[in-house]
Amino acid sequence: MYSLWSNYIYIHRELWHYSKKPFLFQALEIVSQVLTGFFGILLPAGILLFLEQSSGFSGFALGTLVLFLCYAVVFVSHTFLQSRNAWQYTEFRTGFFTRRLLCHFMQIDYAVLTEPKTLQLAEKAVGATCSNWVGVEGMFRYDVTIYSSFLGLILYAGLIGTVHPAIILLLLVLSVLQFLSYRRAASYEVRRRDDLSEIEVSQRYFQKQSYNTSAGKDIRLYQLNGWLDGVYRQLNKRYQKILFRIRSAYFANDLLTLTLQLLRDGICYGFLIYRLSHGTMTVSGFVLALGAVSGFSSYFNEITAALSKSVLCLEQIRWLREFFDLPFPAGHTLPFRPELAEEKPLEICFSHVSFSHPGGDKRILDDVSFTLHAGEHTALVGINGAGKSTIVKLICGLYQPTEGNITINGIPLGSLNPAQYYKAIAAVFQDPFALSFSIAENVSCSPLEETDRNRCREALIRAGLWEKIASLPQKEETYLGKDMADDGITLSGGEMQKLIMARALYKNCHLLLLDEPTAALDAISENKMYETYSTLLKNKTALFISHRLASTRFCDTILFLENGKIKECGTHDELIALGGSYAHMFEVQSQYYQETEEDI
Ligand SMILES: Nc1ncnc2c1ncn2[C@@H]1O[C@H](COP(=O)(O)OP(=O)(O)OP(=O)(O)O)[C@@H](O)[C@H]1O
Repeated sequence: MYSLWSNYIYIHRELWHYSKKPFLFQALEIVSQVLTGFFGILLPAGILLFLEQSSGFSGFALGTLVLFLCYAVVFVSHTFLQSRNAWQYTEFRTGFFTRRLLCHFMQIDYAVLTEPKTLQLAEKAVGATCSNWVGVEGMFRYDVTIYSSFLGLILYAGLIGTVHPAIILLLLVLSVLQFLSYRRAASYEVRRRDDLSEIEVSQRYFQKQSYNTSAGKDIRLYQLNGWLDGVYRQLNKRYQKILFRIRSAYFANDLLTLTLQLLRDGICYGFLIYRLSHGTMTVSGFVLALGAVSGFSSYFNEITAALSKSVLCLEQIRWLREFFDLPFPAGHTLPFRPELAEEKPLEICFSHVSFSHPGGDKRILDDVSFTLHAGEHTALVGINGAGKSTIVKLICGLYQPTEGNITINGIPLGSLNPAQYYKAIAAVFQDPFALSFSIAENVSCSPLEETDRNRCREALIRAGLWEKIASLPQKEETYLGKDMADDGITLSGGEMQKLIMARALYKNCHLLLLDEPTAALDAISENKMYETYSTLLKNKTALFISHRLASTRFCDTILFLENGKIKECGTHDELIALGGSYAHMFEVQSQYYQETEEDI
């Protein structure tokens, strides 16, 4: 989709917008690099020239001293610019692109985020910003080599041309052959780069799983280590095989390059020696021309290598651009709608909503219509995989319906700015998520200085977690996990769920979505939690998903979902009287609880 040239323009334009200084310092580094190389060959030739001119010791000493001083100034400037610029490129990579990647990743549309190819693309894009000599930073570093080698080639070709113009022609022909050979090897590498990247993505996945502490239990218990190691070795074998082929292509190129270099140097040196031995050239001129030939040769090697490496960098920049093209949620640029900001509970209406995952032909939801009335509590029940969490994600605007409409207080969900909508809703998902920050920050979802401490404590009390937090020396300022603080604590699964509920209570918004929020709670905590919710959420709209049907007695309406369709809808008593799937499920659960109570 993006050509190499457009990637080149893109990355330089981004740097230009970020800062203009690097361009000036890069130009200075290029000039200083050429001058450093030039003084390297000028010094011996200059000393010989001063000797040849026999202008006395003082003339010789003064000339040599001036030459050395110039060389020292150029060399020191070059060393300074080299390290200054290296820091500058790293700063641009980490301070701009790495941050932009992170921010983009956290904002792209959720449905796009969950597509497998997104993660692969993200891995590749991260690869373009992960070290000094690849992608973004590599491009600028190779820029210096390419431009300084190019200038050096012109300078040395000019010097050689003063000896005999035919030598330039010879150098050009041999260099073009050398370049074509290098390009053949390099384009083979570019062709295989996608294969290598795919293996790298899989390898990184296995590495992450090996270091993943939450996978640690299963890895040990089911002794997955041998299997994972075997898969990693297989991947590595495939990787090495491709690398071997790439190296072989470069080796063939190296052999041809060596032959061409020998030919070039042999002819040039032979010609120069001939001129020297016939007295048509001074010794100093001979040394200068000799240096220019070998300088030309090494610049040519550098430029061909840098060109092919920069092509790889540009390919990686393409991945970065493709990643940045992944869209934000539709509507993120829409203006805020004042009517939604009013202090009133929300009414959610699903009208003939169907949903399939992108690329999937299965309808997860099929022509679903229902209303979550403002201020009412609704329970959504159904067997595993019925589509309950999908409904929650649709209400959250994380997925868009494939067909049908969802309205919030009569406003189409698609016409709302997600940032505004998210201020009005709170959700507790099945898999609790908390950051390695303080407990208070995890409850308020904002920095400590912006957290309302009283509200935070109140939410923790309501969620049934305060007793535990109050017993900690730093109370709600205690950190979770050890990533950010050595004395951070670990919460149990149930405690974590209570923490997430405290977060939803702290937000105090008009719509609460609870996707199995009590699955990890003990029976007493679960009962207490539902009682808390039914009091706290009075006059607020709430949707509960729970497999424990005892919890549905707190709700005004129950929706029974089966195979992506609302099969039954009514109050608990109405559905029991109906004697359908809900009544059957309730009966099975009641029997189980009765039997358990009798056993006790
Ligand atoms: N990203 C995805 N891509 C494709 N299919 C998916 C994806 N996520 C979920 N599904 C499928 O969608 C169906 C409904 O999933 P959903 O999580 O909504 O069910 P659920 O009723 O909440 O189940 P449970 O009670 O087990 O939580 C399942 O069959 C699941 O396999």
